[in-house]
Amino acid sequence: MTNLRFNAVEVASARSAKTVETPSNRISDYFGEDCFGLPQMKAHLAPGIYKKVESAVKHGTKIDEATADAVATSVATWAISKGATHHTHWFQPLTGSSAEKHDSFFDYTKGIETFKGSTLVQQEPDASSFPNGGIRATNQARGYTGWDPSSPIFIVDKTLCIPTVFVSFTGDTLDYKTPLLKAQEAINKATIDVCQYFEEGVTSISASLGCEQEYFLVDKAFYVARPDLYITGRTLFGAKPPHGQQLDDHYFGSIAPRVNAFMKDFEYQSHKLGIPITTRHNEVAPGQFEAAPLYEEINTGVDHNLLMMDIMEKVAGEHNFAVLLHEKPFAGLNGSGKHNNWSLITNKGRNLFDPEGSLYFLTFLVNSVKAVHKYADLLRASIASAGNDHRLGANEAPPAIMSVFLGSSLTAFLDEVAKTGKLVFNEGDDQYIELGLDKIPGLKLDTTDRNRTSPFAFTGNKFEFRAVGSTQNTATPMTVLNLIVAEQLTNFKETVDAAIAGGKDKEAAIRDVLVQYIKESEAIRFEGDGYSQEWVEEAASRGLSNVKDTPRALDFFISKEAKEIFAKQGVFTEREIEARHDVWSEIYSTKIDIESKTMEEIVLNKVIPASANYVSRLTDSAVKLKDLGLDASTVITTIEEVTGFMKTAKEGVAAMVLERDRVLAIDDTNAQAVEFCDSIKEKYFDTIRAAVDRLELFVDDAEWPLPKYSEMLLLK
Ligand SMILES: NC(=O)CC[C@H](N)C(=O)O
Repeated sequence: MTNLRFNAVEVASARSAKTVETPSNRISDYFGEDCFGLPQMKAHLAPGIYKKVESAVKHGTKIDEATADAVATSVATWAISKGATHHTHWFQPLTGSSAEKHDSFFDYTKGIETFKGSTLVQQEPDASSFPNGGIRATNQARGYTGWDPSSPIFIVDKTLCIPTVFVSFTGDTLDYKTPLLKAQEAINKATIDVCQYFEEGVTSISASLGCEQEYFLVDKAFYVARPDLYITGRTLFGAKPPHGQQLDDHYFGSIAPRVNAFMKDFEYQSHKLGIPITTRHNEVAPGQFEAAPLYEEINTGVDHNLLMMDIMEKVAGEHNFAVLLHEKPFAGLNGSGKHNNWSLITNKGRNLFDPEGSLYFLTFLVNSVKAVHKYADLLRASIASAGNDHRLGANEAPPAIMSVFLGSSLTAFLDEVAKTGKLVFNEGDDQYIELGLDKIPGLKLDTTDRNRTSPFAFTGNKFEFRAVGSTQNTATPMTVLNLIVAEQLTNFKETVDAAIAGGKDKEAAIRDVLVQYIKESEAIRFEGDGYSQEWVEEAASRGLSNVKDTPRALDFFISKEAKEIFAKQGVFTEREIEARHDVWSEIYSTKIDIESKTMEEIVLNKVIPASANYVSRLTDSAVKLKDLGLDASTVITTIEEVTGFMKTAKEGVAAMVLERDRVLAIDDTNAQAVEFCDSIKEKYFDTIRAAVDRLELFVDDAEWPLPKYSEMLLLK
């Protein structure tokens, strides 16, 4: 086993960057060539057919059979001409990844390639084999996937992929996309209604999303030598490296050639699919990186993020890397987030969070802040996962307490409104930082600073939901965010309309309601250090929740209040959200169970044998020293220390295994998740790890079986 580690060091340090060729240096030459969205349909379809698809996308009208057949023929002709041999519905079950089942275009009864409209529109995967929270029993297997024409069709590896929703025979949603589409409808309607106060002609809204994706890369040779990495996605053990991120020397540093080649390659594959990645850089921790796209319409943005993660994993393999999308692959180092940049844009092109047109802008800003205040717990639930529990609250990731950061100017303004009860605008001049250097013009100040400890930060013309975890399908946080803002805007409209009906002037009515909201939601606004103990205490005194673990956070999904707004806005039925709560609790338990079993295996099969070998050599040496009449005390103390750590690790594992058997026998899904959290993870993981990490420092380096942090992170 020891060899595996040293082979890995040898293999990894000898590798060089792979050459990556793109057909052109201009991305515009191949951007989107493997996708078939609305612009491509416009070019390929008869105008009448295209109009019907466009209307389905924009207004949700039904696509008739003849239209579906025409689209199917056109998309199949395009795909086959590009070498595609198979087609699949591409959907997002509650597993967290995408799902696909490839069927060939070839119809052997006819001897030709065919693709029917009915196959484009609908297919029937087995619903009982996907997580469904008890909605479908094995004997009630029927589930349907249905084409989502609003997200572009694409080709990956000679397979035509059709983005679809996934529902059960009874019509219950079984995927991540359907609730997002429903929340989108809710936010569209609520936003359009409110826009009417300010301008005419707003007939549709696009919620937009740009996901910054953080990730780690490790050489494949190290990855296969670490069962914890390939089984759980994170290191369950690993002593702190002497050089971690203390020198801040990785962030924005020059990108290593092998990594750069990987980035070029996966960006090329993504660009062909129309995924607008624009930014790449080294992140804070050694071995950590980021890719960020330009914003897109939210449903496409979510699909593209999911697809991008899949591409990253595939392309990494070709470069002899493993990409780690886990929120905290390495303890003590920066974790990985998926910062969701979210905004609302009207059909007339106005970004509703652009601070122009003061009252218009302020209406959407204040309503968003109010929504986060009122439904903070639901937002917290939307980002809950076993992986994110490790990340939240450290290393530039936000804490588990939800709050909103607005920046000093807006904060001063809202504070003043709250204090005086009056909403008056003083248009300020642009602000500049005067550098006092003749050759460099003054730097223009943004309207907001950045606060990396904030879970929900206003960044000048959008909000950045920073608490989302890097592995997550971001449809859930985006569903919740759009839903709560929709609900808030609906209430706002009702209140303002009532005041107008009561004889109040429209603008005065809007101002009055906003003043009231600004006062009511003061508690959620926080500009300071989200990690400080003072904030924990202050947040508690402000009545904000601080729920640190997933099983308890998930409970917010099934609160009375949550169920009411899910139902009111048509996003989840009570049965659907109960089912999801079960699925997510079970996923949590399963993850902790797998981690605990992996720990057990590594301790028993690797750590104890390696340590015992070392002890045996030490013992020989002590005997020899004594035989020669020399001082053996240093060796003997080492033996005592090593065997002491071995004992802690071994006994910890034995106790954990017993406890695990008890927890595994618990019937109630949520009670079991709580027990996995408290009685397995919290009670044993850290103690066992601490002992093993000490052994890593003590045991002869030549015998230690697991690649060390420094090797995995610092070798390029
Ligand atoms: N530079 C950054 O933005 C760090 C963010 C941090 N990695 C997170 O987990 O969110």
